[in-house]
Amino acid sequence: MFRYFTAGESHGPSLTGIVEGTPAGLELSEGFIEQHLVRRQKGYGRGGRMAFEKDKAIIQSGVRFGKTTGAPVAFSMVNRAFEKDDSNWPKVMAKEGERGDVEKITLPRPGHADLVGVQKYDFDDIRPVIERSSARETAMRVACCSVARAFLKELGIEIGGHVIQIGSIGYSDWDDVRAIADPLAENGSESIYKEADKSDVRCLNSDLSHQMREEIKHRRKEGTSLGGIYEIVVTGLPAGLGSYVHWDRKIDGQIAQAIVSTQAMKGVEIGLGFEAARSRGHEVHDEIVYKNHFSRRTNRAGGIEGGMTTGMPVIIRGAMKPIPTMIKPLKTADLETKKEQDTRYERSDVCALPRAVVVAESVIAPVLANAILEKFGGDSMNEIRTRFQNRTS
Ligand SMILES: Cc1cc2nc3c(=O)[nH]c(=O)nc-3n(C[C@H](O)[C@H](O)[C@H](O)COP(=O)(O)O)c2cc1C
Ligand SMILES: C=C(O[C@@H]1CC(C(=O)O)=C[C@@H](OP(=O)(O)O)[C@H]1O)C(=O)O
Repeated sequence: MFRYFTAGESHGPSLTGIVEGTPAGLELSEGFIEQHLVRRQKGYGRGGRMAFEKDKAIIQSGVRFGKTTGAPVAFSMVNRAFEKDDSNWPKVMAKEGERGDVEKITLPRPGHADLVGVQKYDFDDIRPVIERSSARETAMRVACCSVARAFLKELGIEIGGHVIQIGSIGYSDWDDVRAIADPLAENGSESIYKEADKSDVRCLNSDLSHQMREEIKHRRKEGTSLGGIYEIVVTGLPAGLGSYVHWDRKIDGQIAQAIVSTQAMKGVEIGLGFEAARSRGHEVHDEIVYKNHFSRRTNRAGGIEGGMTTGMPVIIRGAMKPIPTMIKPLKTADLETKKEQDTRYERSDVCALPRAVVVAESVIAPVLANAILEKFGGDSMNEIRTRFQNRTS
């Protein structure tokens, strides 16, 4: 089973990751991981930090001659922010010594982890909360999850994603989404979800529309921030991953946990999702057909029924709230003086949807990889590949 841990502060010297449970014989290169790290750094709406970080995960263990050995894979990744020539971070983040003149942060930002973080850990300074709650951690999460992603790829399972809404700009009504989730819909806009056409999944990684960019530009000028919705599609999955027999084995539950454990994610939908709740049964349930094998006429369930994959593409949507750090202040109360004050701003993403897509694609990879390992088992890729290829469903 893939398990992973991340450590490191946003403005500390580096991030660390350990992935345990990787089968032996999986091809893994720093280059493969870097592709996803580079994608995570891009996207309209990003803040100043992403322009100078050059994320690269260095493999420290568990890989020999380009293949995993079955031992834990360890990664390190530097924070360029710490190293910059004019950086004050070595002093601010010092592991030892006196605080000296290092300023405390005492203005909690509404919407971030700041206030509850200091209350929970009994700090008089928000700095340690900022450092670890920051989505900087998702850089290492993407690196760790890329190991599971490489595993899935080797079995022909592809994950792709795209932004479908920025603030209120996107699909104007949910009928569009229903059409897209339905591979046999009559309006012809649904072909990107046809199973087994891998090039279609790649085309999901399109950039934001012109209107979405304009919206971000406009809201940036206003000094506010934006959230939105993205959609992730997984193709090539066999039927029967996960199980209906026990709550913690249901794969939809595990996927939801992976998504909502990511910073700023406030909702998950599978298939029609919330729209299913507003529709009649005949508009929701996928009719079953038999043509050489059992399948469904439509995929409104988003590839999951009864906590198990159906063998159709898995379709997941995630809702991200607007970024909490904003140029135009909100009211807050100072931790020391208890007086009302405006929040302070230094630097921030305005909208991180394009970057969040890559994080979401990544965090679901270990969930799916583990479901495959549970069903087909094995210690080496040869063993797993043979069992996977000889499957009956
Ligand atoms: C890719 C990504 C980038 C983010 N960038 C920022 C940012 O620049 N500034 C900020 O205040 N929050 C940012 N966030 C959101 C905060 O990390 C998040 O709101 C905070 O940790 C509180 O957690 P919660 O929103 O899940 O309650 C980002 C989140 C993600 C996924
Ligand atoms: C560093 C990353 O994202 C950071 C996430 C983040 C937050 O509060 O979540 C705040 C910002 O950090 P800073 O204040 O140093 O600019 C983002 O840049 C990253 O994604 O690699």
